Amino acid sequence: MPVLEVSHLKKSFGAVHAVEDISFTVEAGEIFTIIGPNGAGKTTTLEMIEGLLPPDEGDIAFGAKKWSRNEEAIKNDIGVQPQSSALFDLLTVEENLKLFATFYDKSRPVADILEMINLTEHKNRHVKKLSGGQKQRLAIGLAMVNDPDIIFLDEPTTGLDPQARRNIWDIILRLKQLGKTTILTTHYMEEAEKLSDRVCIVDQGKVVTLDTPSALIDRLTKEREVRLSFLDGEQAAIETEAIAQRHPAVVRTVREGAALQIWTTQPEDTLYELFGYTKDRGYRVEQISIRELSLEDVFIAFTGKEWRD
Ligand SMILES: Nc1ncnc2c1ncn2[C@@H]1O[C@H](COP(=O)(O)OP(=O)(O)OP(=O)(O)O)[C@@H](O)[C@H]1O
Repeated sequence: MPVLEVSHLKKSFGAVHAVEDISFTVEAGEIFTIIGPNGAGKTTTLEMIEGLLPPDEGDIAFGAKKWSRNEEAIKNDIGVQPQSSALFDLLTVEENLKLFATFYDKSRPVADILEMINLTEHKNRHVKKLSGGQKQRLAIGLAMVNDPDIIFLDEPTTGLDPQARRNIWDIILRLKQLGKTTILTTHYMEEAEKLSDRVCIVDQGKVVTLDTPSALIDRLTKEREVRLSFLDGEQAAIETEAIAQRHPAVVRTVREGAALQIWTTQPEDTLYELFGYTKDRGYRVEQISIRELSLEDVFIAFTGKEWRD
């Protein structure tokens, strides 16, 4: 049984249809990521699932529990990362955690949470003295105080530098090791690709597609872009391009001077044949690269929109 089942959610704000029709299920222990362009309806969807916003239509079930009849039980099962602005600036890290723990019947030991969010050393520091990354780690810690099985993180790494983002990835992966389920939204493709078991692409209030990152990439195409450049100048590239074009797996080619780009569904096989030719002719290859498709390519293909970053 899924730990969360969302069926046909809808929410409008006046004339704005923020969420038109969103359905998905989340399995226990997975990292489930919702990505989509600005205004796609990600935050509105999360807020309805978290019980902060009533849906106009649709159902939300945590296992057998629905918000309408199990509000207290659901609140104990889930953890919601507060906005950084909800942290108490004049309290220390530890005091914030202890205060939030008083809101719940059960709690995870504060020392344990400090360790998980790597703030043990800074537990006596006031929130206003923390860096952006430390504040975000504390916000994630606050989502853990009731030791929930399901944790919601809405853009936990936005605005952080690469190292601070990686520190947050470590926490998310540790939560997974503990068997927790994480529902994440992010602006960063790389993050969705690295962390997620499944990715749900949302656009204009609807689910565009949902699958594992690798299945999404595979489903789109098996093509890879191979780049070659030659030390022996343009003639080597012209001849090699002609050979490549005869290969059945090659979809198209582009040549600029001594540099050649080849799109092929069988990169190894194509390169093997081309290297046979260049070796026979004594042409020296200066650089070779094979570019994998990324989740960003998938996003653009499915939504027709450029990624904002
Ligand atoms: N309280 C509100 N009142 C009016 N309109 C709202 C409200 N909340 C959201 N909206 C609108 O609903 C749409 C979806 O917003 P939402 O914040 O859910 O998108 P998002 O995918 O989270 O975007 P972002 O990536 O920019 O955070 C947007 O057009 C937004 O302006």
